Amino acid sequence: MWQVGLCVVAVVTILISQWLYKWRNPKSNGVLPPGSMGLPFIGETLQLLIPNHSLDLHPFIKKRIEKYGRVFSTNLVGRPMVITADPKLNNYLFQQEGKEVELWYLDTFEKVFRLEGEARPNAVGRIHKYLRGTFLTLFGVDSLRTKLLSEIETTVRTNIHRWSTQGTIDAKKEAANMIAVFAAKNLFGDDFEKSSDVITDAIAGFVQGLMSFPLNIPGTRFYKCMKDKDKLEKVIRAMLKERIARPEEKKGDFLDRAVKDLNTDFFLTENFILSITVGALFATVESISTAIALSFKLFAEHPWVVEDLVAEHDILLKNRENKESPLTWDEYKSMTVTMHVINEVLRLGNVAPGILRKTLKDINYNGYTIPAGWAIMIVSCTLQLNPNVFKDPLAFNPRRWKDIDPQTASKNFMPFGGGIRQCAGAEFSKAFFATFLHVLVSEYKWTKIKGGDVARTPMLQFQDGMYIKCVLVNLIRGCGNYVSFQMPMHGSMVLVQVEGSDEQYQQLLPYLSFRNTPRLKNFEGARVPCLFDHLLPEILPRESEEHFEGAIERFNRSAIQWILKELVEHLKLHSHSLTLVDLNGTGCCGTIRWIGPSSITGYESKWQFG
Ligand code: HEM
Repeated sequence: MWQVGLCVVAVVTILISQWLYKWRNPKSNGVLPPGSMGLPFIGETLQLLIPNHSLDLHPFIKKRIEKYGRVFSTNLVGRPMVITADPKLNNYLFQQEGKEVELWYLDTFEKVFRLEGEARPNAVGRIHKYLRGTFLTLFGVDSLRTKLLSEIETTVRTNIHRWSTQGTIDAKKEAANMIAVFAAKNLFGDDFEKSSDVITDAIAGFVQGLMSFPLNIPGTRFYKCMKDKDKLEKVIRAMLKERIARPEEKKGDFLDRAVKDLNTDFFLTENFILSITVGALFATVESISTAIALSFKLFAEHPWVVEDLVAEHDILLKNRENKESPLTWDEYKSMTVTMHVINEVLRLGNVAPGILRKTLKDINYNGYTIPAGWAIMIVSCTLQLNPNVFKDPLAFNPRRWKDIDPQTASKNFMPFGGGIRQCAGAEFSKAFFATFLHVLVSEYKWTKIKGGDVARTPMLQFQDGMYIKCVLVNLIRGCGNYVSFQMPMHGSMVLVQVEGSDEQYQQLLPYLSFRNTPRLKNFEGARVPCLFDHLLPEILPRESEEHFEGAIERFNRSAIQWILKELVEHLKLHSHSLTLVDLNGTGCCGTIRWIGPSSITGYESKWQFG
């Protein structure tokens, strides 16, 4: 009996060894690029999922490039794959869409987005052309110029203003909400304010779940991802049903078009429309919100970049004939510094860390063969971090773009991919980002409160969020009677609420806005724009550096007296209360409430620290 047992063990051992050999040495009609297939089933996935807390190339890729060269083999989430950081091969692959390669986004992704069946969006041809055309009509240059740019501006202004009234906010989450509502409106309806949390939470769940094994068992990341997707689909399916029932109610969004073409010779089915809509929402929300959150982190570390931006947007507004007119296409196109900032954020952010394809046939390159049916990950960000083109590549330096000519840029900077699948939302993303920066720097000040530590897994994420406080510095277009400034001694953010008529408030603006105020440079190590610069000479000569701390309260009192003086004497504002709220809790300023007398007699009026 024991002989039979021994034979079974021997056969099983031989089969396992053969299987292991095959796993490690996959079949190929030529020489495979060098590399390792890793462990059975999981390949080298775990190494790629280890968070990288820097903006540099993920060590998984960096180490293998050093070891094997720019083209290497691996196995990720159970798929044999070639990763290429070779610019020549990358460009070649971009041109081979539908011929030697086709779109592939992980087996997980395919299950989540149902990229299978009769109308696979990964195939190029009629359906791809149709979808691309539809996206470009909705989000492309013409739409931006005629309609979207001003809608973006309104959305951005409303959202940042809301942030400014909420104290500390997570910029990543709030930016995602803002974009989700905007994208949802253009994709499938206009009443998504209330469901924006469902959408953004579901999208955050996707991101966590996409790089996981497609095991639909409770407790797995993939399971949660599918549940999140179901939630989202439920919301959109309801919209779609409504639209199918009442096709005459046109909203000018993606669903309008899709319903028109439903079940026609475009083969659009309800499920296909759902998958595309969810996919588009994901593409829009995750990418732009990550870039915006990253910009807050980089701005906090490089305040001079914000000064460059402020200078550009000051000139833009100064040159505007009608101060109340919305941002125009020409103004957007004139934003050189802003575009440099956006390029630099995208260069370092590397929001789409790898572009995935599947080979349709064997591809021979440089003596190696990439077998048919293999996955390929095109990593173009190595170009974006190439020190020969981008000196000191990990430094955030938007000014470097002044010296980079368009030809060098097009060859070495591909955040939106290349070839016929190049991002259909590229211009929209840049316009959204630029408009966001325009409103932000010309009307608000912000401070980083906490978070901002990046983790690539390999998608760029902010593990502890990116928390900021945002305050309005200019009242523009009736956002409310608030104005904010930073107390110069300690950087405390202060919000001033002025009660009075709009007319009176308009009078105040030139006095209470940063824009018209000289800036205080490098004070206490920080560049704090200061409303009260002219008070400094009064205070500083009397206080030595060492006794500076003690001067703070006196300084604040003087500052407040100055405001009161301006309000009451100079602007002839009487009997208005003024509330100064310490927004970032440094406690130095507290809350001051002052009820002005009908005419001021010195500065011993009733005011107190709350
Ligand atoms: C910072 C923002 C964004 C980045 C970095 C980005 C990046 C990319 C990349 C690298 C691709 C190529 C994918 C491939 O070849 O497989 C792509 C494709 C695409 N993107 Fe974006 N994207 C962004 C924003 C958007 C937005 C806002 C939209 C929608 C309005 C969008 C819609 C699309 C679509 C529809 C495609 C597929 C194009 C095709 O297959 O022809 N993207 N994107």
